[in-house]
Amino acid sequence: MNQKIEEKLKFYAKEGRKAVAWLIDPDKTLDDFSFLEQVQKASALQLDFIFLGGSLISANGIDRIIGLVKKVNTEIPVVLFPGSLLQFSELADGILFLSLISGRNPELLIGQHVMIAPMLAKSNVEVLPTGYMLIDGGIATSVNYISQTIPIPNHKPDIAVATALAGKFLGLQHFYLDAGSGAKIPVSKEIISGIKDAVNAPLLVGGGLNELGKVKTALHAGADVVVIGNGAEKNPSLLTEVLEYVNVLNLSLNIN
Ligand SMILES: CC(C)=CCC/C(C)=C/CC/C(C)=C/CC/C(C)=C/COP(=O)(O)OP(=O)(O)O
Ligand SMILES: O=P(O)(O)OC[C@@H](O)CO
Ligand SMILES: [Mg+2]
Repeated sequence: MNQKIEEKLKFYAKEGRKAVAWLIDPDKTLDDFSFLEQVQKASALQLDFIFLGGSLISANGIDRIIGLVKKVNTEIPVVLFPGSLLQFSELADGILFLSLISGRNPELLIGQHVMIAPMLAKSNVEVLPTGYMLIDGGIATSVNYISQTIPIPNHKPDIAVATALAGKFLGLQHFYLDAGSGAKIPVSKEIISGIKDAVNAPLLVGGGLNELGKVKTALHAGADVVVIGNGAEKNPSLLTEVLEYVNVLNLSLNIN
């Protein structure tokens, strides 16, 4: 089984190297030329991952976007971050096989997974078993509504840690803490550090990271990968700023 992305994530978590994922919403890309320019710029600044997905996408343009990315860069892994099993593509390098462990919606805990497992078994797409935890970001988000689940309160690290530990004991290998796209308040540093200490596994953090200061807080609290979506859509220079900051940080740790 293909394990390149998992190895990379485990190496980052072990060495303390920080990584950046750019979340692209397939419904919201620019014209092809500007998009490719953005990809090239980000890859020159050592972008680590491209994530692709959304809570709800109106046209499945995923294959097309992966094709475009691969035309200019075959190094950056393209990882599916699916809102549902409809968002699958054989062309992706990996898939976050998300189980929404903060919620109690069986379809998103195990249901959709059963439906797509045979197809994944036949593909070359690397499967990344991921405990997906929705944390209250101070505003109702698309993921809240679409998943029909209640997020974990952002000021209750004990509940978040217990949830992540349960995921770890079930064998999940990665954890994604999400305040939801466009969150007003990102995942608290207490939740990030509490979970990092408890599970000792690669930690992805996203939702509302729309300023460098918020990204720094998440990284210093223990995030291994920060995910930037809306922030980059609204202000493309944010991605550049974050990548430059992370490069310097990794250099200072001598682990670039
Ligand atoms: C295992 C497979 C293949 C499917 C199930 C996947 C699960 C459990 C999904 C959890 C619930 C869910 C709807 C997640 C969506 C996460 C996501 C890609 C969010 C991106 O942001 P949007 O919520 O689309 O933000 P905007 O509203 O800003 O576009
Ligand atoms: O769009 P933003 O707020 O950056 O959030 C990214 C991602 O974590 C949402 O699921
Ligand atoms: Mg979206």
